[in-house]
Amino acid sequence: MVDYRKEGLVAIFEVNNPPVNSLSKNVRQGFVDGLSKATNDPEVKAVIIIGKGRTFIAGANIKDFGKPMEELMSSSPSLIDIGNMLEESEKPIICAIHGAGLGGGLELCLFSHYRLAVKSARVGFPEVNLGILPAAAGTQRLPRLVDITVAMDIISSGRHVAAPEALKYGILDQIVEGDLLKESIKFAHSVIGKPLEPRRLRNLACKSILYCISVIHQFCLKSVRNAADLSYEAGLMMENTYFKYLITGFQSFALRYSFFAERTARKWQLPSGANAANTKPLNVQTTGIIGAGTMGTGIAVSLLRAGYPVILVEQNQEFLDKGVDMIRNILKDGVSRRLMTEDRMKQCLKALKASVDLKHLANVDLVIEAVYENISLKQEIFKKLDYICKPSALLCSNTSSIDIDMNVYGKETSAETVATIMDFGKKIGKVSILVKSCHLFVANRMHGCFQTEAKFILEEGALPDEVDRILEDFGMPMGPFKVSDLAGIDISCRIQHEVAKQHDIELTLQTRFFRGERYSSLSNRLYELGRLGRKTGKGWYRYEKPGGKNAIPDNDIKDVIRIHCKELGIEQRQISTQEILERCLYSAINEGFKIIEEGVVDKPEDIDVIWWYGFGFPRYMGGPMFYASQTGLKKVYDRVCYYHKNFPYSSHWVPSDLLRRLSTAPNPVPITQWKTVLHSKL
Ligand SMILES: CC(C)(COP(=O)(O)OP(=O)(O)OC[C@H]1O[C@@H](n2cnc3c(N)ncnc32)[C@H](O)[C@@H]1OP(=O)(O)O)[C@@H](O)C(=O)NCCC(=O)NCCSC(=O)C[C@@H](O)CCCCCCCCCCCCC(=O)O
Ligand SMILES: NC(=O)c1ccc[n+]([C@@H]2O[C@H](COP(=O)([O-])OP(=O)(O)OC[C@H]3O[C@@H](n4cnc5c(N)ncnc54)[C@H](O)[C@@H]3O)[C@@H](O)[C@H]2O)c1
Repeated sequence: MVDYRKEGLVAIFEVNNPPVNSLSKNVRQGFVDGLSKATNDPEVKAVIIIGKGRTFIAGANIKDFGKPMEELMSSSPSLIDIGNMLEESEKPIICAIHGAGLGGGLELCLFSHYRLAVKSARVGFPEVNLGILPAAAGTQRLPRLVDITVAMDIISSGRHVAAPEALKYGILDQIVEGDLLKESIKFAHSVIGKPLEPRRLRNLACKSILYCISVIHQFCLKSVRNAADLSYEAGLMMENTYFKYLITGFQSFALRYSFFAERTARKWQLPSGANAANTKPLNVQTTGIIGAGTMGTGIAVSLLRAGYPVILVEQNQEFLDKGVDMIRNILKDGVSRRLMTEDRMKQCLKALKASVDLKHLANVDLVIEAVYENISLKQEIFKKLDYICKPSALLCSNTSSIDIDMNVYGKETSAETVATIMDFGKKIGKVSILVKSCHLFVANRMHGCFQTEAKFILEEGALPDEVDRILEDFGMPMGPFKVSDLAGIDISCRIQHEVAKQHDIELTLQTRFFRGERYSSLSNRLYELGRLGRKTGKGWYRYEKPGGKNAIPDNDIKDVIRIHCKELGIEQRQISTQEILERCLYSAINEGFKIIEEGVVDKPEDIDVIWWYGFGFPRYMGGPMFYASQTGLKKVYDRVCYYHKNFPYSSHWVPSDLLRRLSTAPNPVPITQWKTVLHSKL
C-alpha cells in the first residue's frame, strides 16, 4: 500500500507495507494510483516518496521470485513501469530515505529526480546475495550517475553504502538533519519549477570504462559494461535477459532460501512457549573472560570492538601478558587494515583490564570461560565463580566437546538467559543459534563426521591435498586437512584424549577401534612427529615457515600414511571424487537429521546457518540440509545405507530414522516442513 496525502503544494506517497516496505504488487499499484492523482491535481507541484515505519524500501518482495517465470514477468505494474512514470513526471519526484533503500528501493530512487536521506540511512544493491542482479534498470542507471568503478563495486559487492559515502559519490543529493519529512518538503519547494531534463538519468552518458575491462566477467559487471557500450534500451533488454537466466538458476534459489533461513534461525523458541518475541533480554554492561588463549583473546577482541569493557583473567602473569599482547596485535592489525581507527583501538585497550585473580570478576554481568578443554579444570572454575560472581551474573562456557548442560540451552537455563545470550551475540556482531546440549554440540558433532570420514579416506588411499581440492571445488573455503592444520592438530588430539579419558581408555597409535567404533590414529601419529600444523610449519602439508600460510603438498606425508597403513594392515585403493564428496557430506548430513530428530535444534535452517558461519559452507549451495533436500532425500538415504553396509563400525552411517521417513514420502517434503514429519505417521 501507498498512503497518499497532500501538504500544501506537495503530494506525499508514504509506502506502508510492514515490516520493511518491500515492493509487493499492492505497493506497485499504489504508486500508479498516487501518480495518477498527483499528475491530475493542478495544486500539486512536487511529490515526495517516503517510507512508513522502520525503513524506506527494502526492494522487491523476495518471495515473489519463487513464482513461475511467466507469472513473474507478467506481474503488472512492474517496477520498470513505475520507474518510467516517475522519471517522465513533469512534477519533481523526491525520495526521502531513512533506514534502508535497497535493491528495487534504490532503483526507484534512481528513476526519481532527487534523493535525500538521513545520516543513518543506507543504500545499496544487495541482489548479488540473492544470486540475481538489480534488474529494474539498476545496472543501467547507477553507472550513469556515479563513476563506473563505484557502480561496479556497489553492484558486485552487494554492500550497504552509508549515507555520507553515498552523498560523496553523488547517489544522494543531500543529507538531512532533523525531521526528514519537514526538511524534504522544504527541499521540494526549492526545486519546484526547475528543469527536470538534467535530472533524468536515462539521458546521461555513462562515464569511461576503458580502465576496468579486466574485472568485467560476471553478469552484474557485464550488465554495467552494457551501460557504457549499448544504448539505454538495449542495455535494459540485456539486463532483463540476465535476470531471467539468474533467477531460474540453482544459486539464486539457494541464496533466496539462505536469506529467509537466516531470519528463521533468529526466531528461537522454547517448549515453555517463551520465544524471541515475548522474552526481554537483560542488560549486559560489563564482561569477564577466563583464559587468554586462542579463543579467549578472539572473544575479548569481539567484546571490546562492540564497546563492552572486559576483565581478562589468566592463570599466571606470563600467560596474561601474552594474551594482552595478542589482543593488542589483533586490534593493531584492524587499524592497519582500516577496519578501525587508531582512536577506537586506544578506547578498546583502555576498556581492557587484565588480572590473575578471579575475584576481579565479582561485579561483572557476564563471564565467558575459555580455559583448556579439561572437564575438571572447568568444573573447578565454575565452582569458584559461584561464590565470586553476583547472583545475577551469566556464566558461559566456550567448550568444544564437554557436555555441560547448564552452559548452553539446557534444563536449568531460563528463557531470560537465552534471550540475553542471543541478544548479546547479535550485539557483538555474531549470529547466535540456539541449540540444546548434546555431545560435541551441533557444529562439532556434524563436522566431526566430516573430518573423521576424510581421515578414513586417507587411510584407504587418498592424499590430503586430493581430498581438500575436491571439497574446495565443491565450494568449501578450505578442505578439512587445511582446516586441521590451521586449528592445530594438537587441539583435536587433546580433545580425543580428553574424551577417551572420560571413558578410562588410553588411545595409542595402534588403536583402531574406540568404544566399538572405527577409529583413525593418523593425527596422533602426526602429533607424535611434531607435525602440529601451520604453527610448526608442518602438518598434513608443509609450510614455508612455522606460522606460514601457504599449504604445500608434502611427499613426507605420503610415507607417514603408508607406514601407518602398513603397520595397521589397512589396504589402500583408488577412491573416486564422488565417493570422497559423498562420504564427507552425507555422513554429516545424516548426523544433521539425527540432530533434528533429537530436538537438539528446532529446525533444519539452524543447521545450515551454523555451517555457513562455522565452516564457510557456500551460501549459494544453501547449507548441508538444503543441499540434501535438493539432491533428493531418497538418493541421500540410499547412499547412507550403502555406506552403512560397507562401514558397519561407524555409527555416523546408521541411517537417521527421520531421513528414512522423509525419503519414503510420496512427494518431496519441503525443508521448512521436515519437522512436521517427526510427529506424523509417515
Ligand atoms: C531491509 C533490511 C536491511 C532490514 O533489516 P532488519 O534486520 O531490520 O530486518 P530483517 O532482515 O529481520 O527483516 C524483517 C522482515 O522482513 C523480511 N524482508 C526483508 N526484506 C525483504 C524483501 N525484500 N522481501 C521480502 N521480505 C523481506 C524478512 O524476511 C523479515 O521477515 P521474517 O518473517 O523473515 O522475519 C533487511 O531486511 C534486508 O537486507 N532486506 C533485504 C534487502 C534486499 O535484499 N533487497 C533486494 C531485493 S531484490 C530486488 O529488489 C530486485 C530488484 O532489482 C528488482 C528486480 C526487478 C526484476 C524485474 C523482472 C520481473 C520480476 C517481477 C516481479 C515483481 C515485479 C517488479 O518488481 O517489477
Ligand atoms: N581453538 C579452537 O578453534 C576452539 C574452538 C571452539 C571452542 N574451543 C574451546 O575453547 C576453549 C579454549 O580453547 P583455546 O583454543 O583458546 O585454548 P588455549 O590452550 O589456546 O587457551 C586456554 C587458556 O586458558 C588458560 N588457563 C588454563 N587454566 C586457567 C585458569 N585456571 N585460569 C585462567 N586461565 C587458565 C591457559 O593458560 C590458556 O592461555 C577450549 O575448551 C576449547 O575446546 C576452541
